[in-house]
Amino acid sequence: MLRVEGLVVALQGRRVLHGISLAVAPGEVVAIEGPSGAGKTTLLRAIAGLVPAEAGRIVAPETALVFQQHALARRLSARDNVLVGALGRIGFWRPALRLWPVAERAEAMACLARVGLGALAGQRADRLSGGQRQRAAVARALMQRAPLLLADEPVASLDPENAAAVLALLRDLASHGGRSVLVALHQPELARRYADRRLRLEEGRLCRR
Ligand SMILES: Nc1ncnc2c1ncn2[C@@H]1O[C@H](COP(=O)(O)OP(=O)(O)OP(=O)(O)O)[C@@H](O)[C@H]1O
Repeated sequence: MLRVEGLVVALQGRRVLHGISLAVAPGEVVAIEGPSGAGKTTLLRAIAGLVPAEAGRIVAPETALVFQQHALARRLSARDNVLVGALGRIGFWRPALRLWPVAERAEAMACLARVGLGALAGQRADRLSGGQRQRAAVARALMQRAPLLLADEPVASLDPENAAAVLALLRDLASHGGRSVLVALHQPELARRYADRRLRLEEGRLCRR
């Protein structure tokens, strides 16, 4: 369960979020819509602990982020990129020596299969298509085993078919994986189709729809 109460965030001395309150239950997909500059990215970053809050309270379980620019290591294979999601629990020295535990390797393959990339596990990230990269980023988030997934415009650069595939995947992770999903989306038709609830952010404030 994610709970945000009265969140205020300032960036370089200017308030960009003015008292945001929201909750996302396990199994639920909540979309945040709003014009460019409304504060969607800042809200997700604050929930992830990447931006400090000036006031308010955030109660969040362990969190995985799917970034706007999927942020994969270009020279690593899809599988190794997904394994990076496990670094938090297995530490850095074994991967540095390329000694990934067998169980983690198997889990990475399962995560890739879950996003439909099982056959491309050995492909370098910079040789994947945009849609495949975004799905690899979701697989890496899965590998983190976090109950909360935050996705910032995860389909902004994708064609309609790939966009639908990625959102269907996030939907499934909520419905069948019990995760809470909070996703910033520009396209209202996609939000209608894949989200349980839609919130609208304007100039750093949530508006009633
Ligand atoms: N690093 C920063 N320093 C100062 N101000 C910033 C910084 N990042 C963003 N802002 C400002 O904060 C406000 C919210 O930006 P944010 O990126 O959260 O909006 P957004 O809704 O995600 O926009 P978009 O849809 O274009 O991604 C904007 O006015 C922006 O100019």
